[in-house]
Amino acid sequence: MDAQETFAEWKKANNLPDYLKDQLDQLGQDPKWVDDAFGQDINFGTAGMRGRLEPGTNRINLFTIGRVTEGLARLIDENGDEAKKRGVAISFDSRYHSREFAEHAARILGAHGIHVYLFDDLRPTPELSFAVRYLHTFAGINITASHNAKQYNGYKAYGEDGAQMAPENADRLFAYAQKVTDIFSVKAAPVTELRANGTLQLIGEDVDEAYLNELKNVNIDTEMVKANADKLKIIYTPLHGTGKMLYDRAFRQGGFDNVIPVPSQSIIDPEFPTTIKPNPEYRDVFKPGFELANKVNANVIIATDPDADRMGAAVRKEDGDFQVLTGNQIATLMANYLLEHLKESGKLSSDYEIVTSVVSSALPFKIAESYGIKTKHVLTGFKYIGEEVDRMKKENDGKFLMGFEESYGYLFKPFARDKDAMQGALMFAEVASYYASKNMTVFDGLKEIWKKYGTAYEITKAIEMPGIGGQKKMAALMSKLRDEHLTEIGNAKVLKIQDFLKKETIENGKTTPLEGFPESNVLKYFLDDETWVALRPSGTEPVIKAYVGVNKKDIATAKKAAEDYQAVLADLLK
Ligand SMILES: O=P([O-])(O)O[C@H]1O[C@H](COP(=O)(O)O)[C@@H](O)[C@H](O)[C@H]1O
Ligand SMILES: [Mg+2]
Repeated sequence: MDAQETFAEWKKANNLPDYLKDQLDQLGQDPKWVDDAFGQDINFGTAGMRGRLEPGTNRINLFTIGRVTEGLARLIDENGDEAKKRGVAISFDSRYHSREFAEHAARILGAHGIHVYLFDDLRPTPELSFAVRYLHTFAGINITASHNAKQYNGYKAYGEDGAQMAPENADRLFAYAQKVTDIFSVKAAPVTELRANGTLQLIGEDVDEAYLNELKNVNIDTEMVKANADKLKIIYTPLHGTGKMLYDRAFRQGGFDNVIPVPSQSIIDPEFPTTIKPNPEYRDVFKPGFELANKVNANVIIATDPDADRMGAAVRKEDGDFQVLTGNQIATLMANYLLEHLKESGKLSSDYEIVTSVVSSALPFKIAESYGIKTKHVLTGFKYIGEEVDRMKKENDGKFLMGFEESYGYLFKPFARDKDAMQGALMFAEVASYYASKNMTVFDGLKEIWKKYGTAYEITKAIEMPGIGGQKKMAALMSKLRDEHLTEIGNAKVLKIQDFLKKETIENGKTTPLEGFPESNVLKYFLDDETWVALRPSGTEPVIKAYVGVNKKDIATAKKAAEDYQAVLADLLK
């Protein structure tokens, strides 16, 4: 069926809610929109499905949520009664329709006789990851579009280990979903029936307590935190989302009594009215935080995104201004602190490992190597860090130090197997305590690290290429670059290229196999001035991402070099 035919089917469907019918009438006036919304089925990318809240097979709505949940239900059916009994844990965030989609998913699974644990209210993504492990469910679902703008929603699917579903099962789920021919008649059992027969069980405070109990183990030097409590004031913002549910108890039990929430951003609100996008990556989301910090004289602001898996921070510099840190810088500070502490307390062992994605900063690994611990690169997607935790558990009983991604994701204690902004917030607060105890700002701490290891500076740029046309453009650009084997980027020579799709390394004109990674459309270049650059189409947004990491003698030189390289990449991607 082509886009127009599918569109016509949707127009005819008699169980569309009014809001979808209205959108269909309005948006359907534009043939380009029809092509894009109905030209294909929405994809399962880096973190499940994500798209605009609109009608269409290439969008997020009751029917695409229904179809993919039917796919999951069939995958569970295939695994037999035991899997059905173990069931699925479901949570949701603060977005429009999130609760409705979560209940719809519960009803579809329920119609298959699959046990469902549904959170009674919104919860952080990492708590869902924890819940899957804690309740030994077969799978998990979280309805969220993370930090995307308010027009979006999405679907994160989890495997029994609590990590986002690995490609093998995700592909099976997706294939089953494709077999659903009539997406308007996927069977959903009534909630009352599922409650009466015990198939649908509500969860909440019980899981919160267990998760909070685990969060107690994240901080490593609680004595130091307590001793310096009066030296530190922290501003916290949940950006209108799920962090609100637990932050207060989490900080308090960690010994951080001086945490002040940003009132305007502590209102659970799908409009995310104080932000353009509720993404802790952007300076604008910190504005209300800056005001409050100046009023109460606080030096650190911590922000979590609406599903509380990303954590960002802004720290006051000596001149009084705030610096918004990147995810890479936050991870650098954390890795440095953890390693220093382990060494000082005589607990450092070469069995420790730190894991990150191939597009994240090289600096935490440089630090890790100087302490003699192991490092491991994986592809983008926290599920791959989750897989490494499992491997470590088998190999050396879990000497997992930390996992991180440039995209503001961190994990220390693997009771959750996705990036955990609650853990991140607690660890960052401890790092801030540590520098406060030395009468330093956090930014001073970063400068000290740069002095020792070189000033690493990274910029990620996301270049928008929307719609099916955008997908084609990205594919063509990547394949052109792949064939070109660039020998120079800017004024630097390319020493080595890693092609994660062809699984090849090209060095000195020689091609050798690149092992240890699944296939992925990523190109990474290593240059002769310690710079690395990488290009890949995002798996969560209609953008191509250009990553640059440099290491220079000071921040001004580093910033300029990174910006220059970004300009070169922007030209390559025209
Ligand atoms: O968006 P989030 O915070 O849910 O995070 C998701 O997407 C990020 C960006 O992926 P991509 O570069 O493919 O867009 C990934 O790093 C992360 O592992 C994944 O959970
Ligand atoms: Mg998120």
